[in-house]
Amino acid sequence: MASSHIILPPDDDEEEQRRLEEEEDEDPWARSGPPPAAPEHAVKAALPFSATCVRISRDSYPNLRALRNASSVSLADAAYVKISEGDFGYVLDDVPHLVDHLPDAPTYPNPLQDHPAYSTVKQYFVNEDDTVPQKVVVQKNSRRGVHFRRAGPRQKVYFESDEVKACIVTCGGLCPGLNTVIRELVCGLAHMYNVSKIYGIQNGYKGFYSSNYLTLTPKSVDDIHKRGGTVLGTSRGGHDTKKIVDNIQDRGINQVYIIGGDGTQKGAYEIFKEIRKRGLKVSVAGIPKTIDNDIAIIDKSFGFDTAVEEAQRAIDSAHVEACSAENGIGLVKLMGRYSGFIAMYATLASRDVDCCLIPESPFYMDGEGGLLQYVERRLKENKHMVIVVAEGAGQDLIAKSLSTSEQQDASGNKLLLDIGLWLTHKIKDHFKSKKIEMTIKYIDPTYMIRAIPSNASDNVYCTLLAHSAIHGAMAGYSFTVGNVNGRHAYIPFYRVTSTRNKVKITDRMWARLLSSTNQPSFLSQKDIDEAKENDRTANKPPLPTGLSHHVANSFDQSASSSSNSQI
Ligand SMILES: Nc1ncnc2c1ncn2[C@@H]1O[C@H](COP(=O)(O)OP(=O)(O)O)[C@@H](O)[C@H]1O
Ligand SMILES: O=P(O)(O)OC[C@H]1O[C@](O)(COP(=O)(O)O)[C@@H](O)[C@@H]1O
Ligand SMILES: [Mg+2]
Repeated sequence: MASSHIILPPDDDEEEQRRLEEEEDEDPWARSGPPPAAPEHAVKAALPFSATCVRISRDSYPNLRALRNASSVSLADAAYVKISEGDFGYVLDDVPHLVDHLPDAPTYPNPLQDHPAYSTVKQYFVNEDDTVPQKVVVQKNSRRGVHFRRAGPRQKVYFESDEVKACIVTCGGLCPGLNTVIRELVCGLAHMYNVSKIYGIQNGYKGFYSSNYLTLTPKSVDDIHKRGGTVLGTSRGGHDTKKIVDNIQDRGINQVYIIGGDGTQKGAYEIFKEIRKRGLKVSVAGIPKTIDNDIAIIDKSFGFDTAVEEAQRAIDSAHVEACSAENGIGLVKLMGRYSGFIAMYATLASRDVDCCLIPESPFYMDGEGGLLQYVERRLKENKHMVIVVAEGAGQDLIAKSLSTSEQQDASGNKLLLDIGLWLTHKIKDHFKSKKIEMTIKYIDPTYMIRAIPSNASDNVYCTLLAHSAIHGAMAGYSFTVGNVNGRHAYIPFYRVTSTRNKVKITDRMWARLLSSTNQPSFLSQKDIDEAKENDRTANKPPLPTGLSHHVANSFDQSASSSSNSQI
């Protein structure tokens, strides 16, 4: 029989609170203490198995602080973690549900069962117990490991069609496919669930409280997928949880669809927590958007394929320019603030690239084995070369040489210095000092790539993501939706926001790249050791305390294969 562990914070205890405050006076988390937890009966009702809730003992409560330090799960997060255990090391990392705080919420038959388009589908509704494994490569004796709830339509929904008031918001930078997701959310809600009250929030999070809501209909969004950008507008900054939820509450919104990257999903989590604190009947559905493919757990983000494809055009141009000059160098900068996936995949796809530089792999310019020596060698051998650099690469080198101070955008993201321009000057200066003739052409297609409409495969992906988000929200869940090992799943917010997906330079994919470009790795033994150590720790998923040894083990084991970098 499967069993479950729900992590509940301890009962209120003034003395305990005082002790914590004294211990960690500077820690706002310690001061605020745990949020109200779902009552046990509500949590049990939401679980697929017969569950036992575990209230964390007073003794283990202080350990949560250590846990938070060690694994980035806050005590507040631990209160929302829903872990169920099954046989053979099976662990379900479940998403929150309306009944967690509204145990008597009524259910209704899913209107899809009468929909003519779906009536011929043999098994249209997903089984309530279906889950998707995080780890698919297993050994004979492996534990079954961490699973996520499978996305898809349920037999029962928690909203009647005419009760639904949905809103959609897009936040952060642009990405191909945003309009497709908006379109399919509107059309899916209208056509699958007969929802007619759908609103667009303008210009990101701040639009919740500072602009009029737009009315969206299938007609008004009919052809928006053919355009780049987002018809709703987007922005950075402006996340004021209280004001946002005040507006959701005042306007009677009960389904919130939030499209955005890691920062946006963190915001979605804050909104969800405030909604739950206020006891509102509202589902929050996050749809991860990131052209950089830096969101953890999911296989790939929408728009990524389009970006890689469009990058080919810039690389082709760089190659033509380089080949047409004596000692010609074509240098292309691609997006990738912290993760070099676009650069890596664009390089692997092109085969014309001689050197690819990404944020995850440190490099150096001068001396034996440095970039300048490699460029010189390549020009001697080939008379031309193409370099692809991700925008976040080599930032330490520029900062050192320009001694600039770090600046941030409205969302708190680090503002990057232009590595492409800096490399161009460095390479030019080097050859000038050696009196060697050369030409370098620097191409920066970053915003052009970001602004185009999504390609065919991304369009289909966006459609499926939107549908999965709708089914989950109608079924009363709050989650980030994503593809995990090819199947759509509902992933807890804390999971996707606590780590970032990065290229693992110790994986075979990066080795493939090095062997295809023939570039040196530029890594010292120290860099390699550090990368291995980072792999061991960085992708370790947050580990809530109060878990049995058995569950904790499953988390640990899934950590070693949790990166989606090796596609
Ligand atoms: N830690 C956070 N908590 C709440 N909101 C956040 C957080 N980080 C970012 N946001 C909000 O999310 C939105 C988008 O974030 P940003 O980092 O610019 O883009 P992305 O979501 O693409 O990463 C912004 O409106 C920002 O205020
Ligand atoms: O100029 P902007 O709009 O701040 O965007 C630049 C950033 O946006 C991105 O394209 C995507 O970042 P987000 O996912 O945070 O929106 C980054 O690669 C890039 O650094
Ligand atoms: Mg981001």
